[in-house]
Amino acid sequence: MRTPQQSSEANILPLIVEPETLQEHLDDPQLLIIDVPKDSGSYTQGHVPGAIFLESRRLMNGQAPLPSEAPDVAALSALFSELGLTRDTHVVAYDDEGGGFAARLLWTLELIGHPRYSYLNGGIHAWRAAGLAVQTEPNTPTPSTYHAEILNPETRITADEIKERLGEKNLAIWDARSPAEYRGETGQNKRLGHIPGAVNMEWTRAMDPERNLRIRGYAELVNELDTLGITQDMDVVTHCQGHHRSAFTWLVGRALGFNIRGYAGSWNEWGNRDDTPVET
Ligand SMILES: O=S(=O)([O-])[S-]
Repeated sequence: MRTPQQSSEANILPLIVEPETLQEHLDDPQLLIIDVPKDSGSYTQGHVPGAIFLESRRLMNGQAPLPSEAPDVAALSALFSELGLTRDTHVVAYDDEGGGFAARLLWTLELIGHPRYSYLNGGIHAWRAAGLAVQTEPNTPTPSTYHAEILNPETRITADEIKERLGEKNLAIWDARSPAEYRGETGQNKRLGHIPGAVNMEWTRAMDPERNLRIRGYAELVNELDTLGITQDMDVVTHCQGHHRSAFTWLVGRALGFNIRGYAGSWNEWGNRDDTPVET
């Protein structure tokens, strides 16, 4: 089992940071707070002071046959240079929808081995609910030169690697889509259903609606995953339709100390190939 990432000397903040803690660090020059909202209007209506805006689609390749795969390293280098990252930057990501888009940014940073990042637990909902001030004027990033490389390839897994490992006792597949998608009752791909052996726990079940969409209590989550057959000694793969909801379940898995990888091709790829096994 991996140890959940904790605050260390190198990390200004823990992996999952609460609004009040972030508020105390807003003046830290190494922090770069990035708002990746579902609704871009949410940034202009009010963001965490100092936060810059990132359009979530820039975290996806966008091209067939793997539209939800990460952009290539040239595009990621250009993106993170534009946003002003350096290797010393501690990125704090958040969104307005419970964590999918913010987590997609953090998954991408993990893939390229960026050393320091955090998720603002509950995003702008939790920030506002804590009574903290928001800023409405946009912030402009100061560009930098950032060279992205895939330093942590084990952050993701391909369809072919999953196919090869299907049936292994040590492999758990966490499908973060809705139960209807999992059962193949809805969807737009050539084939509907799920990867054989995958278990379904929709991403929203890892959020606490009573606590402004913060991540649910860790002990409770570990128990729930355990009842589904996902335990901390397994290799866990998570996916959804386009690795947005499952970026969040990847982050939750990381916070819980799971050895977890994101299948970025997700159902966009699996459901459109002819050689991938499907169950309903
Ligand atoms: O959340 S999603 O990538 O499945 S559309």
